[in-house]
Amino acid sequence: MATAQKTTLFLQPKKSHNQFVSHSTQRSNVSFKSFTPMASISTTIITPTVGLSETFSKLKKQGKVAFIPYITAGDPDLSTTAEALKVLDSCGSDIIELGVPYSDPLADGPVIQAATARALARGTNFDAILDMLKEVIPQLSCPVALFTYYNPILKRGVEKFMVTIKEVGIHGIVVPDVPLEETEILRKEARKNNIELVLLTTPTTPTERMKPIVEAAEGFVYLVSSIGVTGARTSVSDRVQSLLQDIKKATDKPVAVGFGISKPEQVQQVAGWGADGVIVGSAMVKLLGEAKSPEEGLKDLEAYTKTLKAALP
Ligand SMILES: O=P(O)(O)OC[C@@H](O)[C@@H](O)c1c[nH]c2ccccc12
Repeated sequence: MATAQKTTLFLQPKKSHNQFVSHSTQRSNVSFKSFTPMASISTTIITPTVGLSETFSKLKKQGKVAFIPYITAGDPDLSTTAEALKVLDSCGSDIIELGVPYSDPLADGPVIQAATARALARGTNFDAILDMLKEVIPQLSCPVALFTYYNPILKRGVEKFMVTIKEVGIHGIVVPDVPLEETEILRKEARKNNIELVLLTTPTTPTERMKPIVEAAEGFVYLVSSIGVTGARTSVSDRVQSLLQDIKKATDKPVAVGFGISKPEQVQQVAGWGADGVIVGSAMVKLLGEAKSPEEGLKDLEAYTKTLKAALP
C-alpha cells in the first residue's frame, strides 16, 4: 500500500516528518549473564505454551477474559524483570506484554517514560533482554508478546529481529508506531517465525481505517481505550463499549482493551462491555519500578495482580 504520507497505525504524527529518527542507544557492558538470580531457578517441565490467538480461543471456550499485564524490561533491573515474569505467570496472567526500553517512547506517559529511562540508564540492551528471556520463557505457562517501538526493529533488520525473538520463545509482537503501509513487511517476517503481529486501533481511528487494521491484526486486536498516552485514569471512557461493538462487527478476532486501566472495578467494567482481554501496564510498572526494593516491588506486584485477576470472569 503506497501512500504519500507515512502514517502510523496508532500514532497520528502531527508533522509529515519521518518519526523514526534513529536514536543511538549506547551499547553497554550490562549482560544478563552477569546477574545472579534472586531465587534459584527451579526448572520444572511445563507444557509448551500456545500462541496468542490459541490462548484467546481456549479462554473463550471457558467463558473467561484474558488478563494481560505489561512491564518494562530492565526496570528496576533485568533480574527483577525475570522474577516479575514468573510472578505474573503464577498469578494467572494469560499473556504478558514485555516492553523493550527505547529512547523515544512517544506513546508512553510519565510512569512508563520514567521506567524506560531507568532501564536505559542501567544499560539494559536488547541482547541482555534476549539472554534473560532465553532462561525465563521455558519456565512460563503463558505466552509473552514483545512490546517494541518500530525503530529498534529497523535497526536490527526486520528479518533478523523476528528470527531472534522466535529463538527465545516470543509468541507475539506489538509495535505501536509502525506505519500502516509497513505492517505487511513486519507480518511477512513475523509469520515466517510463527509470531503473531498485534495491531492497534484507537477511539480516533475512522471505521474505514479500523477495518483494514483489524483484518491484518494477528493474535488479537489492541483497542486503545482513550486518546493520549499510557497511564492510569480515574475512569475508563464508556465509549469503549461502542468501540468494541464496532470492532466486533468487523471481525471475529479477539479484542483486548488497554490504556488507563488500574482498578478491579475498571477491569470488571471493560470485561462487562465484551472485551476478550484487559491490559494493565502503568500501574504494574509503577509498583515494580518505584518500590523501596525489588523484593518489595515483586511482593506488591503479586498482591496487585491477584486482585485484578480475581475481578475477571
Ligand atoms: O499503561 P496503561 O495505561 O495501563 O496502558 C497499557 C500500556 O501500558 C501498554 O499496553 C503499553 C506500553 N507502552 C505502550 C505504547 C503504546 C500503546 C500501548 C502501550
